[in-house]
Amino acid sequence: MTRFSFDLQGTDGSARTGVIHTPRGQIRTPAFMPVGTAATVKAMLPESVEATGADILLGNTYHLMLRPTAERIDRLGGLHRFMNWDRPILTDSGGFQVMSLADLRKLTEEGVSFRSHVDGSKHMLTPERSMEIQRLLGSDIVMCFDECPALPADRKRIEESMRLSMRWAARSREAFGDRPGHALFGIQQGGLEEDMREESAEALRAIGFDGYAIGGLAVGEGQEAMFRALDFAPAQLPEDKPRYLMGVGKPDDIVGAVKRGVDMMDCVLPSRSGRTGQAWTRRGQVNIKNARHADDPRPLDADCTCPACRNYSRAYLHHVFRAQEMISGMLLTWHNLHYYQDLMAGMRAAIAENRFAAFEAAFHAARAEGDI
Ligand SMILES: CC1(C)O[C@H]2[C@@H](O1)[C@@]1(COC(C)(C)O1)O[C@@H]2CNc1nc2cc3nc(N)[nH]c(=O)c3cc2[nH]1
Ligand SMILES: [Zn+2]
Repeated sequence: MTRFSFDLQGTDGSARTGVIHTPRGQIRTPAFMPVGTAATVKAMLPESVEATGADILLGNTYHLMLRPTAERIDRLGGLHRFMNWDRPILTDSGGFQVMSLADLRKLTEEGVSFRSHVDGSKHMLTPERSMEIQRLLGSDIVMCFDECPALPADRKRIEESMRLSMRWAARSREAFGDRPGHALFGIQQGGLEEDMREESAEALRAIGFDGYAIGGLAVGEGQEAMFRALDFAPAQLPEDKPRYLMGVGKPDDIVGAVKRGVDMMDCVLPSRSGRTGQAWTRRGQVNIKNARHADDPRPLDADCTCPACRNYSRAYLHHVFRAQEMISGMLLTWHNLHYYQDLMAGMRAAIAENRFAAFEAAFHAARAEGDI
């Protein structure tokens, strides 16, 4: 049985490339994880997600515990069987989603009680319950149960929240137990404060995890503040384990994060924006609903090999978006996820060949401002 391991294969400045080995397959890093919140990457078949080059996708404890419940998914053979994805799955632990989506939340040392945003039913999440749910789902990479404070927040709030999350990290580790082939990732907190993130990193290192996430960011602080935190946070975490930046981001966020030593990321942006007519291309953003595309016979991105760019014109994509046809979300989501994976593959190769700086310069030079 392949156990979980990280093979760091190359570095270029702070940027790194490698492979995470899991029993369900390898994850090439830097890696981007499409978000499959409710056991589906919206508007995509699993085989389409695989075709984009994704090695791993993300699921959510919060959504799946409410509907259809983790117990039902377990009875049906686990999340991989349920959603027909046999490669690695990472599941977020629920705390962040409770704070951003649920109603009537009550936070105590024990955990968080809340009412479902689906049907108003009452629920409680604790480190122990989150570990049980993620075990029932069968996810390959389990996230600690943590609390992510909304920014801006004062230092006292950040400090109290981070220390609660570190106590919950210890409880998560204890409840996770010894599960060969499954990984548990700790989540660093501490807002934008270097000293608090150092304290958090030390606390997590003392407990010991298979990987370390940088939490508490991409919560509205903006790219400049996020990059300032990423100028120190990745290096505070163990060098021989994967570093996962949660919830990021736009293509230029991702390039900047990889440059600063991040190995894994996830974001709803490419799939969510695909459904709203927003395409991300090598030359910048295309808002397909814009009338300028109505007669344009050219593809979204002439350099892209995805089905949308190979077989359809901007005029067609404009038409089906305006007509609110389902194929619009399908094609734009596929394109966006393909573009994101293409960007990751380009960075992996650039790091391996020690030319990341040139890759980054070309990335920015190719991008026109505004809508193209
Ligand atoms: C709620 C939803 C769908 O998730 C997206 C998106 O909205 C939104 C809402 O506001 C913007 C910033 C624009 O992006 O924030 C999400 C992307 N940022 C993010 N995801 C995270 C997930 C996390 N999970 C855990 N367990 N712990 C964390 O600290 C954590 C931090 C995170 N930061
Ligand atoms: Zn394309």
